[in-house]
Amino acid sequence: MSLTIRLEDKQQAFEELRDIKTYLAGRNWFPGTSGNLSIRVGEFTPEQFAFAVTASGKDKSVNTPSDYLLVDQSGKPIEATGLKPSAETLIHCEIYRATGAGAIFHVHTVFNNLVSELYGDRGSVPIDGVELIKAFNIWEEEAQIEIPIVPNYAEIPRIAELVEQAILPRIPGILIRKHGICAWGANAFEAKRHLEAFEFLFEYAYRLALLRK
Ligand SMILES: CSC[C@@H](O)[C@@H](O)C(=O)COP(=O)(O)O
Ligand SMILES: [Zn+2]
Repeated sequence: MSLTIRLEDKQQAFEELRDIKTYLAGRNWFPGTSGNLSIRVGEFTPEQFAFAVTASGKDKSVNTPSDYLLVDQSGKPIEATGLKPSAETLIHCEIYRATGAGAIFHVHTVFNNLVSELYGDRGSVPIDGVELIKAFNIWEEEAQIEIPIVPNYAEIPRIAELVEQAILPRIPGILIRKHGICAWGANAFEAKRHLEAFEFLFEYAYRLALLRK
């Protein structure tokens, strides 16, 4: 299989990334240039795939002609470009490889950082019977879920290495402790729904823990 990407597929992915970036920036979910987004493009096998990803260090609240680039399954640019892929591209590579997802969104918020620390030693955030769990396509009554947490390391390959073991089949997201969340889905629409549901549940978990104190 070759990694040739059709121009129209690349353009569509870049446009979708711009739309979701603009929306998430409106929610103030990219403070201080944090966060990164990607959408998979073309054919997928766990051994070979490509995705469009945000360039590193950009102000994600601004749209410019040089915000995205295409990379392969190892995070290397597949076209000549002066842009550097997100510093966290390897985490995206690992999630795509493990899940076959179509889009991955990573944001840093105060609530995702708070709950990742609150439940960091436990290794997961427990959520019990909240209606919005259904956003993950989990329909049982009073469902109980655990949202996994991995440690945050300065070396991204060390985080990427832990991601595969930590991913839970029903849960389309993973927290990096005192860092942020990566949420994914079959496409950008689904990844956005999952990301919003996670953030709702994190605020709920944080406030509930305070009320119970
Ligand atoms: C500027 S703080 C955030 C970064 O260290 C990183 O965690 C992040 O999410 C953004 O990195 P980037 O390389 O721009 O994709
Ligand atoms: Zn980050």
